Amino acid sequence: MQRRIVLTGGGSAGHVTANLVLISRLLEEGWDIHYIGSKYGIERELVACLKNVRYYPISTGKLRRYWAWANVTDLFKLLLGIVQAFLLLFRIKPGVMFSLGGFVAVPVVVGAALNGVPVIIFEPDLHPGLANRISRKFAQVMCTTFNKSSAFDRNVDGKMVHVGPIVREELKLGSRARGIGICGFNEEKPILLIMGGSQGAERINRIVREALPKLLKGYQVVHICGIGKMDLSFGHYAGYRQLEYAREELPDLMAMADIVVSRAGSNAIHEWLLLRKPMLLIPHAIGGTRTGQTLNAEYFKDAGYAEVLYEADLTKETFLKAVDVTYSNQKSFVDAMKASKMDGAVDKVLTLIEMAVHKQKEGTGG
Ligand SMILES: CC(=O)N[C@H]1[C@@H](OP(=O)(O)OP(=O)(O)OC[C@H]2O[C@@H](n3ccc(=O)[nH]c3=O)[C@H](O)[C@@H]2O)O[C@H](CO)[C@@H](O)[C@@H]1O
Repeated sequence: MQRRIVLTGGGSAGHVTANLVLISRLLEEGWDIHYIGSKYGIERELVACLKNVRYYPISTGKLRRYWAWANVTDLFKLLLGIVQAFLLLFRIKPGVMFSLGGFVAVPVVVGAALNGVPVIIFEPDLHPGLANRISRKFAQVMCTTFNKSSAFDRNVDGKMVHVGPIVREELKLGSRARGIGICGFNEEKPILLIMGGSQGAERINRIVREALPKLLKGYQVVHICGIGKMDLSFGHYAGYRQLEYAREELPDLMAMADIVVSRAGSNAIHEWLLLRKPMLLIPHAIGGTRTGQTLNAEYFKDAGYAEVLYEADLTKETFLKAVDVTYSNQKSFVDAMKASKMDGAVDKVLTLIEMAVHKQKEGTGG
């Protein structure tokens, strides 16, 4: 009989990307795949178009750690999501459920656990997000990307299994020459790629634009600004190219870059690591406080892969200086990255999935 799995995860590309990699392997191995996501999140756009994967939208509410009136309505949306997920899982009857986190994942994880479906969760960041901290209580296993736990998160429940990063291998197929062609650049100056996370980053965009006249003296710059965040008044600068969001051209743009400036989302930084790109990381900060991205960035800095510039210190001057420091030290970053091992995560996750299904069958005498 065909093995059946339900996947979830969404809210931002970071909570979907690894699922796309996993889905292609699961399809190769003949699994029947069902995806539960939100009605309007990016996961719907990224997953609903896939052949042989059924997508089910449910109601979802945002989880906040502060008071807001929206918490009240979101609580009802969350409860409705749990009921919808419970009924869907009851009907689909998967052998296992796999979650990548994000707001939509919580009702699906709870719905699976209420149906007695084994749950495996995957944590992209060094320090688990709120959705995964809740989901972990209902899960049998939490796969981790980083090979250590954050100082706030020891493996007290014994559920953590280190698998490593799940990264899109096809990103390696990019071509520098094609990237240069797309952007209309040349080989005269080094090329800097700026990517502010899957939704762009207003603060980085602003500083880049302030620094642009000086920056362009030393570099050609391709700037992925985020949907609706391009500023066409900068269109006349030679050697500067803006994009809202990169899709099929992303591998070529990545291959073309000599160095990158990036947020410290887990998928993005592991993609730079895979491609051995010296990186200047500017971790996302909420009101100047440290976030999960700060911990990711500091881990990469300690490993010798990256330079870090904190948002609290971000000005035109510090930005220009940090770009130059990253460019001048590129050899030491590349040497450190060459020593990193990145393969095997998908195989390890698949083994855990098979083991969960097997254990469940044994437990039910199936
Ligand atoms: C603000 C916030 O909460 N961000 C979180 C979110 O980040 P975010 O959604 O930005 O996720 P990541 O940086 O991890 O991944 C972004 C993904 O989008 C892709 N991409 C990006 C831009 C583009 O134009 N085209 C494109 O394909 C990247 O190649 C990458 O695969 O999820 C990550 C994974 O849990 C977390 O580490 C981040 O902290």
